[in-house]
Amino acid sequence: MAEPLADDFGREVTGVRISLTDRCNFDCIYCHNEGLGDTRGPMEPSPDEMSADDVVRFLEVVEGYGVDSVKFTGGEPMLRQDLEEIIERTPDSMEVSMTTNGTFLPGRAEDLKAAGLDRVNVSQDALDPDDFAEVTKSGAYEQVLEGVRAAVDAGLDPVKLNMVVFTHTAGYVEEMVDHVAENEGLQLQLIEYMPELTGKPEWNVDIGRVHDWLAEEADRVEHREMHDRKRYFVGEDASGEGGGMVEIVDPVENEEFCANCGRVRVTHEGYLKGCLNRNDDLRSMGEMSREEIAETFEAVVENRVPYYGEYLVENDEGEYEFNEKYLGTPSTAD
Ligand SMILES: Nc1nc2c(ncn2[C@@H]2O[C@H](COP(=O)(O)OP(=O)(O)OP(=O)(O)O)[C@@H](O)[C@H]2O)c(=O)[nH]1
Ligand SMILES: C[S@@+](CC[C@H](N)C(=O)[O-])C[C@H]1O[C@@H](n2cnc3c(N)ncnc32)[C@H](O)[C@@H]1O
Ligand code: SF4
Ligand code: SF4
Repeated sequence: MAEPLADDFGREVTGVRISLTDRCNFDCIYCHNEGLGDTRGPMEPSPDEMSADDVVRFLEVVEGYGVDSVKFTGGEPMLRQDLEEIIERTPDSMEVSMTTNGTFLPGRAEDLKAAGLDRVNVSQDALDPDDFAEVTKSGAYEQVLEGVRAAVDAGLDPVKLNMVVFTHTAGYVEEMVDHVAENEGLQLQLIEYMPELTGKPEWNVDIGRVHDWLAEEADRVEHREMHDRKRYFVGEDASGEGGGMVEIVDPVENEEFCANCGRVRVTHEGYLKGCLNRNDDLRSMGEMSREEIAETFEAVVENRVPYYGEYLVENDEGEYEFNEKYLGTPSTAD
């Protein structure tokens, strides 16, 4: 396996996150859409989306740069009817995961597993259909629960439930923690609400309080290398068996998180992006020949910088402001 490329901050790029589409059948009120803009709009496939051939060629090229994991996301990645084909053709050396709203998993989870999908993250923000509908603007609550079951049954485990913690959902944290502790095959990711791309800072919930509460509840705590995320193990029996794992994803104003960020993003239109929160570092891969992909990937890695602590720096008042060095960085997105 090739040595991964490292950026100027010593961060090795070992993973890629590919947005297969920016379309979605939900309209979650908090959605950052991986920095791609609004998900609303026509549901039909758009000619701007990378073809299966493009996605596979990209993965084959970055495999040669030591990338060993790929996450398929969106928009809603399961709106792509060629998803199974893409996964089937993904290089065998890569761990393959997907983040989905879960609605299309019933009836498709087994095919995805057979195609080579290793595991899945399913967004589920509440344990009540009305609150779920208020957040997602969708009535598909039962379908999502069924999707989670289908994923567990198909062996796409661990199935991580993604819950965005903000004012509308904070009341469900405890119940969701119990839910994963009691149900085998499930884990929980509590995602700090990120206002950077979506505004509404008034929806923020102090994630430090969730850490404190979990530290009290947990039998043990681990650190994950990626993003330096904390993992809390709850509800284990005396021999350390059973129970559930809860991971906190807390990127907001978190320099440690950014210092341990080793993933490059790919937009549905075939642009590379060094950071979720930036839209001024997009680079087109053009016609997506192997040479163009390789050159663009090398350039993106070379230019990526931690968002908090470098692209944004703390001023004397303790507030983050743009580092002048990066203002006016030319984008090749046009
Ligand atoms: N700012 C920032 N947020 C991230 C990053 N990675 C994940 N997140 C947040 O966490 C959400 C859920 O991430 P997922 O797509 O489920 O994947 P993941 O948790 O990063 O990856 P796995 O745990 O390996 O499955 C993202 O949509 C973001 O809101 C990151 O690198 N930077
Ligand atoms: C953009 S969605 C794409 C994949 C799929 N449609 C889904 O919802 O799982 C990926 C993840 O981003 C999370 N997310 C979206 N907007 C967010 C925000 N403003 N803050 C934190 N997480 C957010 C969602 O909850 C979801 O788990
Ligand atoms: S399901 Fe995912 S992509 Fe769709 S609106 Fe919700 S968070 Fe955004
Ligand atoms: S550098 Fe960007 S993508 Fe990476 S963790 Fe920080 S905000 Fe997220």
